[in-house]
Amino acid sequence: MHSTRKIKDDLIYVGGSDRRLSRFENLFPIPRGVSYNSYVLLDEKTVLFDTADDSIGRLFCENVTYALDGRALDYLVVQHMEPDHCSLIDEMLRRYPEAKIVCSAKALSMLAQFYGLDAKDRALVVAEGDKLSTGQHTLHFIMAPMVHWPEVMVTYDEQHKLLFSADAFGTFGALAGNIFDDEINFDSAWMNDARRYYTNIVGKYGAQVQALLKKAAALDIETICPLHGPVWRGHLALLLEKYQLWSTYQPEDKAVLIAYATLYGNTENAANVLAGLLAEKGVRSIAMYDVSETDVSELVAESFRCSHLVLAAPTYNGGLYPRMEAYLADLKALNLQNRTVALLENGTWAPVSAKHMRTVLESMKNMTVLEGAVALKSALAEGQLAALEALAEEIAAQIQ
Ligand SMILES: Cc1cc2nc3c(=O)[nH]c(=O)nc-3n(C[C@H](O)[C@H](O)[C@H](O)COP(=O)(O)O)c2cc1C
Repeated sequence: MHSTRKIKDDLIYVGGSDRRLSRFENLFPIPRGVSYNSYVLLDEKTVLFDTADDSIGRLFCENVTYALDGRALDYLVVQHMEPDHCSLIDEMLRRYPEAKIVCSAKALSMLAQFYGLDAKDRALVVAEGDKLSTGQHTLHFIMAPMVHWPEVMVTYDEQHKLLFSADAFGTFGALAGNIFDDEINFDSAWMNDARRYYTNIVGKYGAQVQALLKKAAALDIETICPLHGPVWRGHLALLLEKYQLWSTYQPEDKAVLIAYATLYGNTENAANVLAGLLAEKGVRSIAMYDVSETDVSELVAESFRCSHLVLAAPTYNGGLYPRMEAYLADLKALNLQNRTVALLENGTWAPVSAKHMRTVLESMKNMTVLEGAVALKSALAEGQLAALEALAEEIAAQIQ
């Protein structure tokens, strides 16, 4: 049975959610599931904006059939060629033989690569600034290369003042009936997933997101329809403010993230002592994670949120503890910038973990790595409390 919702009188949500998939891109845990959003516009011409993932194929097809209510499909706008939005394109082309695909030139070649579909004869290839009238509506196509992939474009509907934003402004998390941001408590229930989605999926491409935000600023936008997560119409300012911070790599909170690795608990103990000292000095926003216990996507998201990072790790086989190494590699790959970082190392015979962490951090942009590192020899010694105290003092002074 179909399950759709009206976005506007002539615009229908035809997507659906998957709560079975454990990892998005087979990488990022999604305990709250994920939605694959898709939209049907019923104008003089009918338009489907992107398809969905195979996993919701049956529901999606029923939804499109219901939304079209016996009409043919005239246009299928393909904004992003990632398979979670495209795996039902060939099904749509079979069901609606008259439908034309509207996409960028790059998307057309990806369609052939992924699905062996030669859609040249039924494609309307669009470029920056091209428009398409569907009757009452005029659609503007805006290229958004590398706002996830190179072929990405977004579509502005002039009449509804609505942006179909592809993966931009998307969020992990399944939808449960309430699909609008003003029907849910986004800040408390969804923000962490929004941040984790952005930082891990698009985090690397801050400059490209900035370019899209500049183009979007020139448009009068009242509603944003992304390909994942809630439809935005109530809290656009909140979302745009977050996107501005995330895409310029500015921290959201004056806060300390302590990420530690540990085998036997001694580095963890030092991290706990430091957290206590920070708290005594009045730092209230402290988040602490064991890098072996916390998924790296959470660590990345928290690193984008916090202004100060404390990285604490044992030496391992003459190098850095592997989970810490992987987390740091992700921060570098995702282009994190503008953070102050303190280091704490541990080692029983030849500690070198601080040196390794410093090397990675110094190869990143605009990272301030505090001088020196608290260096444990197996466990925190009484005489090292003063060094931890001084570190807590320095961080607290910067935060307050
Ligand atoms: C497989 C393995 C390799 C290690 N390699 C080194 C090393 O190269 N240099 C060193 O000083 N300590 C090395 N260590 C020791 C740990 O870094 C050290 O015991 C540290 O104190 C552990 O801190 P923790 O109590 O927080 O786990 C190694 C330990 C293990 C298990």
